[in-house]
Amino acid sequence: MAVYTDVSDEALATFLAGYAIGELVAFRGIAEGVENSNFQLRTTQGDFILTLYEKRVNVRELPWFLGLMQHVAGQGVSCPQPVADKAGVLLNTLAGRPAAITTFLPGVWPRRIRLAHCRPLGQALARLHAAGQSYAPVRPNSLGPEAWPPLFESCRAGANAVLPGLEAELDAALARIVPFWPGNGANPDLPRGQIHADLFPDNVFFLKDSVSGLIDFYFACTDMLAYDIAICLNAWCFEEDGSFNVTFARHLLQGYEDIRPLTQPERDALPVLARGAAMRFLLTRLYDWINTPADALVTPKDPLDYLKRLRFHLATETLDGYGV
Ligand SMILES: Nc1ncnc2c1ncn2[C@@H]1O[C@H](COP(=O)(O)OP(=O)(O)O)[C@@H](O)[C@H]1O
Ligand SMILES: N[C@@H](CCOP(=O)(O)O)C(=O)O
Repeated sequence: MAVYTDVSDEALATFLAGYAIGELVAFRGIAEGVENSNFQLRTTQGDFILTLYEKRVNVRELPWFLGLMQHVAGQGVSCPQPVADKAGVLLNTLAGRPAAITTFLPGVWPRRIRLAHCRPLGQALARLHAAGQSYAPVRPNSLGPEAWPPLFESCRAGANAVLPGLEAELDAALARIVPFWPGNGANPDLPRGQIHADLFPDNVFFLKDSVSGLIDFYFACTDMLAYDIAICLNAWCFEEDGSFNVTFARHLLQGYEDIRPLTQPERDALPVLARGAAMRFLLTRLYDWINTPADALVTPKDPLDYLKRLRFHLATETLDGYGV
């Protein structure tokens, strides 16, 4: 359950007095999510989301995230909109945490991914990339390839207890990914822009089979656009048994290319980008798996789901394997 910080009735009332969003009607913690504490807020003016930003979000970067959400919404992307208080301020403090109110998005995220989701997902991702092109502020990816070795070092000692041999397997995998990363050494860089960087199914809302909105921009950053596709290939195109669904991948890529055709260097880089994306989520999950106390309210996600994906990508050398 992702409510790390309790909010008392008194603190909430004082906080909401600063906003012109009507009278409070209902307030409840949202069980879903991993990173931040989220609450659904109903007032006489409608539904809102209250977010208290927790450990992985750097408060100095919040204006960048909120600014990106405002910017892409202005370009037609459906995403939560930060709501300003009576003084015009987007970010305040509640229960000792940085806090913001955003608009509530209709729709539900798909608990079971179907083929019909994949092309609209690809289109929504490409539209987000197009909308982000005119957002000038830069946020480097703090979970990019230079962050992986130190992140691994911070959990190396616990790796073999999660799976015997995992430590050596990850060392070998990093050596097969980082030197081949686009932009490293002589490898050509790829088109860059603002990417979501966590566009998992729980961050994409659908109404019927149409995307109704994208949420959770707090890993967004300025990076290679094709890396966002690689993240989606990992998050959307694997079956529960760990097998890769190449038809899902083909539809996702077709959807993306309906809006923005990939360059040949981007296509060629998909295998290494997919390996890197699997590594990134494997490492943050491994860190959380090892460091989350047994009595914590949140259930850490299984890092080994991403080891299966990583193994698939390391064994897949050709674009055929990705439906390209
Ligand atoms: N703007 C929104 N509109 C509607 N529901 C939302 C909105 N933002 C968050 N939620 C709900 O809160 C849940 C957790 O949000 P999320 O941003 O993914 O949290 P976290 O950053 O902690 O992972 C979502 O799955 C959704 O149910
Ligand atoms: N998508 C990440 C975890 C981040 O959770 P989110 O609820 O913020 O999407 C993962 O699956 O490891």
